[in-house]
Amino acid sequence: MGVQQNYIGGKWTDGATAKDNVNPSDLKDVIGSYAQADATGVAAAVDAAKAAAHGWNRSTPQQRYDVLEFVGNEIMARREELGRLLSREEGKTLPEGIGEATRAAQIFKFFAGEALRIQGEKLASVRPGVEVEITREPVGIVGIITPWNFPIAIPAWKIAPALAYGNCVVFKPADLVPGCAWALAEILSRAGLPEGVFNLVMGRGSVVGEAILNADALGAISFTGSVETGKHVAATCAGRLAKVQLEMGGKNPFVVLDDADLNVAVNCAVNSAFFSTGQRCTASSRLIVTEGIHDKFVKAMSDRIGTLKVDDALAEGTEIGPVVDENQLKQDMDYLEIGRKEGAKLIGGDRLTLSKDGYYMKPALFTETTNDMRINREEIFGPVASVIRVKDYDEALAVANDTSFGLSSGIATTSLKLASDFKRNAEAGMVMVNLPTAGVDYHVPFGGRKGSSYGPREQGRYAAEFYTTVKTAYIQP
Ligand SMILES: NC(=O)C1=CN([C@@H]2O[C@H](COP(=O)(O)OP(=O)(O)OC[C@H]3O[C@@H](n4cnc5c(N)ncnc54)[C@H](OP(=O)(O)O)[C@@H]3O)[C@@H](O)[C@H]2O)C=CC1
Ligand SMILES: O=C(O)CCC(=O)C(=O)O
Repeated sequence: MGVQQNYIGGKWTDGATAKDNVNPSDLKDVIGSYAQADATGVAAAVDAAKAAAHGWNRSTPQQRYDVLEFVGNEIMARREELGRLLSREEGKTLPEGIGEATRAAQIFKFFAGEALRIQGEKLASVRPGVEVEITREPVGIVGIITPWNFPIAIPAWKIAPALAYGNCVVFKPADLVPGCAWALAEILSRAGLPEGVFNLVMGRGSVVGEAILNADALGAISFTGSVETGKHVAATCAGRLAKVQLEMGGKNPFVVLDDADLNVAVNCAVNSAFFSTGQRCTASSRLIVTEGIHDKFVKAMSDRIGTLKVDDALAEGTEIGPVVDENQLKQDMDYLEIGRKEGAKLIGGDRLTLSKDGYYMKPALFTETTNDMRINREEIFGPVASVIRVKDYDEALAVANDTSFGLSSGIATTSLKLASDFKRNAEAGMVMVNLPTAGVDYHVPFGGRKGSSYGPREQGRYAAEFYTTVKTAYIQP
């Protein structure tokens, strides 16, 4: 297999250089070599999108439906193959990889339907005889910058609405996971889009990402990733008055009350904290537990950690795959050290040496922690969670909200009254009752508050807010 190229203006195009994509479960396994664009490649993609924008802005709902339905159907038919590629390059387990590919297919099919349902409003004017019409038009050309932890679902939930609402796209995937992005681009290249409507430019954030942020023709930028980069994206976009949508980190609380069903609480906590190797912005990293159930919960969590199977993402029975790369593994290990120095007790967290050389670690649970510790304030983004002991529900809610983030918030309880109170008062974009904080539906809004999100919501029909601009027309017939 040669170098997998970028897709610019309807043509497969060499990058300035190329880079190998390595399997984090097995460092000897090179998945492929992928083009790395430079600023010239981004400029070519922007020019191609500019040339295509007028035509695609005026495409019919049927044309958009046909493209998105084609992509959704093909991903669905190939979900096992694409899920395998995803798990091989990112490290989540094969069932998780196939699940994510399926979700990407469902997202494309959902937005195929949305293309047929773009709405406007017609109102009577306050002036006699005048009519007022409110319509939604495409923003124009959208720059899409995605992270490595959801290599096909996050690109899907940005690219599908962008196209459904009539925009052209310049897409930069995370440098660690070009395989799924390339496979998605290859499907899009056969979906019936006019050339230049969709463009793939793989390469580094510092080069390709920067060029996208600074391209005046891109009227909107949708970004998911770290808070630090997100702030830089927002500041750069503000400088040239481009629309911006950011999804960033979380320090999501999962509250366990005395009246909770212990099995439900432990299953939710293990899923949210450790599945997908904890590399989800919706992961529960703070387990806030009331006194009466604290010791039973810690014992049950500790027992479960002991049985979780950490192994090659593609091996049957693996429950936790590797960490995505060496930098992320170092970050996880550094935080384990920080937690120990802060006085927390650690269960698990060992670096594992398995038969294949990969970035493996045992899930880690800190106990005897307080909410002011760095491990409870900063996003770690690995299979690491802390237990924070609290006296009662009121303290649990206060601790849950005492964070600079506000993405997802969960509670395990059998009390309808307390569940309802938590649903109302949790300072988060998403609230889960007796469910994990991670793992969301594909047809409803996704996003948070405070330092987690900025700009209009993603997903569901709320995505129209970001990918369209409103026009008010006054008509005197
Ligand atoms: N909320 C979430 O879902 C995610 C959060 N994170 C958090 O971020 C930490 C670091 O992960 P990392 O992958 O480095 O996250 P980044 O925020 O750096 O990366 C996210 C995306 O932004 C790109 N990017 C990086 N720098 C720039 C720039 N200057 N201009 C434009 N685009 C840029 C990246 O490119 P490139 O791939 O080349 O770096 C990638 O495509 C993690 O440990 C975790 O805490 C990470 C991933 C997802
Ligand atoms: O939990 C989910 O389903 C989505 C998580 C996510 O989007 C993320 O981690 O970036």
